[in-house]
Amino acid sequence: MKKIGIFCSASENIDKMYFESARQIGKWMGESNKTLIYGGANLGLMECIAGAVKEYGGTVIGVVPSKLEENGKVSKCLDQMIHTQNLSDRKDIITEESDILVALPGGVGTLDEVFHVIAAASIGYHQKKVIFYNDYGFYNELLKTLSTLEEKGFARQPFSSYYEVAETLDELKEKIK
Ligand SMILES: Nc1ncnc2c1ncn2[C@@H]1O[C@H](COP(=O)(O)O)[C@@H](O)[C@H]1O
Repeated sequence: MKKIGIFCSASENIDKMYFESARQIGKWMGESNKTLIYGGANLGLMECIAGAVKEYGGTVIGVVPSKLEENGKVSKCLDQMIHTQNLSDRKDIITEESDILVALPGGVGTLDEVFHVIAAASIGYHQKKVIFYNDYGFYNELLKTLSTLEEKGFARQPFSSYYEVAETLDELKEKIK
């Protein structure tokens, strides 16, 4: 798969180990000539992975809501910018433009994006999967909660239809290819 949608933290106040992991993923994407589709902000892990993709020869597409532009938070790493009105159409466009979606560690913005994609898949809008990159066990508790929902019958299909988990960069590479 070539076009990888990435959801990840816009925060600078997180442990540097997460930045190192984001950089490694971006380096691999650049070296393998992948295209990054993401929210286009110059913040946190978002800027880190975009910088690495660009540095190592990949393409960077930012899907940027007008509010982000007004606030001057647009990354200088973008090869292409897609303008959106708001966060909702940004999520739809990132989903449409990507072959697969990956969730790196993030906060409510990342979770909002992940659940938007999974919820849309669950009612048949698309068949794209999310991969949780479970760096340092970041998503363990969320994954446990999702398993509980499934066990109790709150999933229409097995959740494995909608998401997978990569524990390491090698596993992530294998799932994306
Ligand atoms: N204010 C924001 N700036 C950039 N990106 C944002 C913002 N709010 C949501 N996003 C999207 O969600 C995640 C980052 O949010 P976190 O709460 O830090 O996880 C990112 O994928 C953006 O596309």
